[in-house]
Amino acid sequence: MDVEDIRADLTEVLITEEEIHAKLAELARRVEADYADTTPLLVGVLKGAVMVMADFARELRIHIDMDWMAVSSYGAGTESSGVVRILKDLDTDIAGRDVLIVEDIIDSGLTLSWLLQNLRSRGAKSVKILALLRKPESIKVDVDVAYVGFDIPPAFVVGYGLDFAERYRNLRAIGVLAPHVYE
Ligand SMILES: O=P(O)(O)OC[C@H]1O[C@H](OP(=O)(O)OP(=O)(O)O)[C@H](O)[C@@H]1O
Ligand code: HPA
Ligand SMILES: [Mg+2]
Repeated sequence: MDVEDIRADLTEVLITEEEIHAKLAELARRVEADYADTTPLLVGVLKGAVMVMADFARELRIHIDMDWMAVSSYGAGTESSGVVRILKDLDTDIAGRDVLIVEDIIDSGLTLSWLLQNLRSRGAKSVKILALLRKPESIKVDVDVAYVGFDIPPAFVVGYGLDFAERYRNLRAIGVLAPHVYE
């Protein structure tokens, strides 16, 4: 039987697996230096950030703690409402902790802007953001992102954790989905 290769659904690969890993290594060196005197708590935002978290955490040569949150801001629509609900909260008390939020993408910025406020209000010592991707032309609210992997155009992208209707998260590279897939 012929196996259907889901990579054929991309019109373009924007960022290869090798480029992702090189960038994560580069960011890891900066994070190691910035957190040399503390044990940061990395907070991965489910589900999109699973791949970034898994690979970035393994690049780090310092002690870290890891926790996860799941939030929803898109509801039934395709545009972020800005009203964020917590679907799974942290297991960790973050009062006095140095928190590093790990995200796959900052698109409108609404999810991260809300999350930043929420985690700061719990008395964390510091809260910073690492995002693999950012779409500068789509940003609606300014969010201070300490560590950015790549600035990309405002196209809908999938792969490496990013989904379209829950699919394509398992692609190794990040690419643009062919219009025939969703039209
Ligand atoms: O900057 P924004 O416009 O708020 O968009 C970015 C957020 O949207 C995606 O998550 P989504 O809510 O689709 O959930 P998922 O991670 O489970 O795919 C992505 O993983 C970010 O968390
Ligand atoms: O471009 C995107 N792709 C997948 N999920 C997303 N969530 C926000 N932006 C995107
Ligand atoms: Mg998504």
